[in-house]
Amino acid sequence: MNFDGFVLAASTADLDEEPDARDHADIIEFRMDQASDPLAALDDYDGDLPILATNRVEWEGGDAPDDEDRLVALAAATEHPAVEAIDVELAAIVGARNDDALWTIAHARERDASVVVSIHDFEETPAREECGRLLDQALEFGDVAKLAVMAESRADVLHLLGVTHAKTEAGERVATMAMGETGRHSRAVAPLYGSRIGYAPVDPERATAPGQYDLATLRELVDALR
Ligand SMILES: O=C1C[C@@](O)(C(=O)O)C[C@@H](O)[C@@H]1O
Repeated sequence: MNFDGFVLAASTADLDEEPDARDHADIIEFRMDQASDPLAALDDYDGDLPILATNRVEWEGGDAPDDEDRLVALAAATEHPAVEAIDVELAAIVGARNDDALWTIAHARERDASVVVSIHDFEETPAREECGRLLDQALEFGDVAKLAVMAESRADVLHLLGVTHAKTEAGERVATMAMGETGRHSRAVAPLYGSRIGYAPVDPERATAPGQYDLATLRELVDALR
């Protein structure tokens, strides 16, 4: 998966849901951190959609404890042919376990899996310059830099879209979204400004972030605005 164009990711912890996502999504975001035996589920996977594997750590909104096993499991996921991309948090790459995170990225690249380097701010939208700086830092390590922020105002969304547009014009691959109700429309609009990935839950009852649309709705909105 090269993320040359917009990719709609259907998020789930249950790969058996793939048939429900097939009509609308381009890829499955497999939330390994929310699955009971994620590597066994990958072994059994026989769906059509490729997989973006995410094993989100606790301090970045996920369920996975911050131990070495988390990144080892993520690296092991790239050994499955359906796994075409992984998500690694920028904070892990520059944090205490940076060796493990860099090793995981190297392992993914050896298997031709793309790397999404992600940043989440569940509290606020950082200033525009800071959003740009974070994306630049993530681009040093990933094929796509992803920034999900909490929007408190329409102005927050505007500056996130502005950064998205500027990075895209500069030839960079970024994915951006504003979380929460105020920022919800960004999920439909950011692709127009170059955002390469959108996320929606396969099961609308199990959103993986605040403000997500259901999968069919996000597909319809993105296609209608294209
Ligand atoms: O990082 C992201 C983006 C996301 O947080 C969102 O806001 O849609 C949803 C997560 O499942 C995914 O891993």
